[in-house]
Amino acid sequence: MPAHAPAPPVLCSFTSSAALGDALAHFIIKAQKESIEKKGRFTIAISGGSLPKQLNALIGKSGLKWDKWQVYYADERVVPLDHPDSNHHLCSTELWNKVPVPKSHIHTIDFSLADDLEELSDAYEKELIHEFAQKDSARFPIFDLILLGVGPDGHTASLFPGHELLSEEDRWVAPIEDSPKPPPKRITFTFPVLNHAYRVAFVASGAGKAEILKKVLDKPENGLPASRVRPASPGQLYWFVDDAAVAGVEYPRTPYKL
Ligand SMILES: O=C1O[C@H](COP(=O)(O)O)[C@@H](O)[C@H](O)[C@H]1O
Repeated sequence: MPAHAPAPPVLCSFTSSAALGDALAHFIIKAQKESIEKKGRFTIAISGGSLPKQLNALIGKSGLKWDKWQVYYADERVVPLDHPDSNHHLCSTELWNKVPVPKSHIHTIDFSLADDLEELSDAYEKELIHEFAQKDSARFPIFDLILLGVGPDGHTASLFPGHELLSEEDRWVAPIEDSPKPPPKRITFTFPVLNHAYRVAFVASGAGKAEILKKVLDKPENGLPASRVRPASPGQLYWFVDDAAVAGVEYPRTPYKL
C-alpha cells in the first residue's frame, strides 16, 4: 500500500439515535483528550443540517475541556448568524448556548462581507491560516476532527454532485453562489481540507439516509461527494450511524467499544 493511501472507512452502527449520540460523544471526548495531550488544544470543524442535534449528548458529560476547543464550520450558509438557516445558529441552539465554550473560540463567518462571497470566503480561510499556519500543518490544515453529514443527493459540507468546486485543489475554503439546496449562498471547506484531517466522522441517522448510504458506502466508485472524503493516512474516516440509516448497506460494521 502506498505511504499515504487512505485506510478503509470504519462503520459503526447503533440500535438507536440515542445510542449513536452517546457513542459519538464518547468518540469526541477521546479525540479531544488525545489532541490536548499532544498539542494543548483541540481543533474541530462541524457541519449543520441534522448533525448538531446529535451533539446534545455532549452536554453534562465529564472530561470535556471546552476552553481548549477551537471550533470552525465545515460549511456555512451566508445568512446572518442568528438566522434559522445558519449552521452556527443551529449549533448555538443545540450546544454552544448550553456549554462553557469561550465564544472567542467559535470561528464564525463575517456576515458584514456577505455582498462579496470571495472576500467572505477568503476572510474565513485567513481564520484557518491564523489557527494552523506554522503549528501542526503543512500545505493544508490538519484538523483533529471534522464532523460531516450527508444529504440525500450525496453532498457533504456544501460540496454538491457535479459542481465545479469538487475539483478545487488549492483553496482551503471556497464560496458557492448556486447551491442546489437553499440557501444558495454558502462557503465550504474543500476536499483537500477534509482529506488532510486526522479524523473525519460522518454522522447519519434515520431511514431517510438508507438509499444514499447504499450508494456512498457500497459503491464509492460513483464519485459522489461523500464517497470522495477519504483522509490520507494516518487520517481515518469513521461513520457513526443508526441501524435504520444503514438498512440494506453491505459494508462491514465494526463494533464500537465504549
Ligand atoms: O445543507 C447542508 O446539508 C448537509 C446535510 O444535512 P442533513 O440535514 O441532510 O444531515 C449538512 O451536512 C451541511 O452542513 C448543510 O449545510
